[in-house]
Amino acid sequence: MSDDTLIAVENIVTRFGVNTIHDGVSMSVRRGEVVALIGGSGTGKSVLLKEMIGLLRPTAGQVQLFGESVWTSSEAELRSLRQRFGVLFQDGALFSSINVARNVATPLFEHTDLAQADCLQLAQLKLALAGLSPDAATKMPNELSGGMRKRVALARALALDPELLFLDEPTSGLDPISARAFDHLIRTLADNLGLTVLLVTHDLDTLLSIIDRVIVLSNGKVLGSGTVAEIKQIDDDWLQAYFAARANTEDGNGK
Ligand SMILES: Nc1ncnc2c1ncn2[C@@H]1O[C@H](COP(=O)(O)OP(=O)(O)OP(=O)(O)O)[C@@H](O)[C@H]1O
Repeated sequence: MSDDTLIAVENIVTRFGVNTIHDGVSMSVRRGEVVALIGGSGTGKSVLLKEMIGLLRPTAGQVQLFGESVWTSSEAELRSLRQRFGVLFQDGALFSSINVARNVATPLFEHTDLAQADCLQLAQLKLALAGLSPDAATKMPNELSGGMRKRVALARALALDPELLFLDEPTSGLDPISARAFDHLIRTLADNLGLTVLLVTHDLDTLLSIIDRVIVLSNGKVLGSGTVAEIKQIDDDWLQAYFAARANTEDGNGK
């Protein structure tokens, strides 16, 4: 593994009972890349993401983050590894009973020795980084729009200044304007903070606007990897239908 490989997935096999979801998945992401993982519904994108971040143990295979093996690490090693990456789950997963600032500060409360007031101050900075105004800090999650909730979750994922960010369907549930604004934010953060990003998405606009490389999962394996233009050339029914659906929308009901 070269020094600038931040994510290395080797020969992952995942079985749930008799169902084989992954049958030897290997892929890697280099420092500074913004990479999308795509594939049909049920191809195991979210499961693979959970395996990468140490939440779900694969049946076989290895995951290395920053050169450290996720699945042979001790709980203490995994805990320190977890401080080097941020995760944004599909639903944002905010704590509903505490305000926005406390939500964002939670990783700082848990992983640092900073005083509470300092954690809350840092949370304000992260909220600004995620494009939220200071008055959002005292709001409760249920007072926010879907787009704002995503930004709070992003601010929380950035709380510990991670080098690597995992995002599961970051634009799902957002209207097109908020979705594009969120895409833009992710790219800006990647460019300005040097973040490496791996995201799971169905959103073709995201692929076309902010992604350096796409990895396609199909039938339990990596079907291909490359720029959007490169993967468009792959002869695969699902991929062709995926791109055709977009072309149809742009042409106006496919005419
Ligand atoms: N804990 C689990 N136990 C059993 N089966 C599971 C579990 N988690 C996921 N699966 C199954 O694994 C398959 C892959 O799920 P996953 O959520 O990774 O798909 P996905 O590619 O992210 O799909 P989508 O694009 O629809 O979100 C599905 O068939 C799902 O039902």
